[in-house]
Amino acid sequence: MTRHMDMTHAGDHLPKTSLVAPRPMDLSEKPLLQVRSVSKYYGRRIGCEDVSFDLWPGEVLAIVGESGSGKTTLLDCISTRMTPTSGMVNYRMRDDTMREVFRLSEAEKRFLMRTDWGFVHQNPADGLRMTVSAGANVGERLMAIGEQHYGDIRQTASDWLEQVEIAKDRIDDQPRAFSGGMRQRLQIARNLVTGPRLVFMDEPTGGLDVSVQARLLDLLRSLVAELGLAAIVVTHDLAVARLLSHRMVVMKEGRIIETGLTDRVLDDPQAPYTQLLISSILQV
Ligand SMILES: Nc1ncnc2c1ncn2[C@@H]1O[C@H](COP(=O)(O)OP(=O)(O)OP(=O)(O)O)[C@@H](O)[C@H]1O
Repeated sequence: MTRHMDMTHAGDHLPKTSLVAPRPMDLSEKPLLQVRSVSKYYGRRIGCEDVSFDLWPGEVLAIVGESGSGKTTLLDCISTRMTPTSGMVNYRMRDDTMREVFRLSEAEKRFLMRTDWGFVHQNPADGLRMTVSAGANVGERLMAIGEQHYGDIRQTASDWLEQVEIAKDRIDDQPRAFSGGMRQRLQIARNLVTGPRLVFMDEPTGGLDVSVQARLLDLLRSLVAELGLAAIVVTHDLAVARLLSHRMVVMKEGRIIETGLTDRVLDDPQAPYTQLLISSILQV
């Protein structure tokens, strides 16, 4: 994914103001995720360095920055797809205990991956099985957590296809017969069917036509709000950050150089680098 920051322009089809109002933060609530001093080095090259932040239940955090700034490395480290060189990631499990994710047993990690976490890849083919039906792609996640009744699984899969605006009569079609936008919506359904509390998204609208991006963003925004999902969204597109996220982290050369409520960062950037990034990309 080497791409420069651009504003070509999912947001052009949508209002220019943030539609996800910053959630009134309940300070008595406990963080869902704590990232502490996470660093990843590829040999002597910095992937990300000394990154720390908290994520709250129901909060959407965007990680932005130019190509090579370390966004994907950080996302992969937090989601355990990659092991950081140093640092700690703690997650609040469903039983309310805070656990260090790299110390979980394989079974616990699998449980997280299959139920409580979702991962939406930029390329739907990385998150779908392209040669099984759309219904099976969704149903499979249910079977993985013990659902056995075929009729129930098919019904739930069908309901989810409807939720992501895929016609029910496409349930037996394989995703390779779907358009890019449909595939991405199917990937979202597959991730959300188990009721996760945290979804990682890596450039979820990247590689799609502008009008398709706008529709997908709209869908993502309403699903995240309706389901009260927490999400970490990596994007090079500030319009996506504006539309989806409550809070933003700006990265440069592997480090966080600015963080704050999305509207504040975009409307009143403090760090000179963020100012440059926003002014060079123009109006968000
Ligand atoms: N597998 C790897 N081996 C060596 N260096 C890597 C590897 N993956 C990433 N890097 C380096 O780590 C740094 C951060 O890369 P990363 O892909 O995380 O950035 P990014 O912000 O996600 O970029 P993009 O938007 O282009 O995907 C870059 O200098 C990159 O060259």
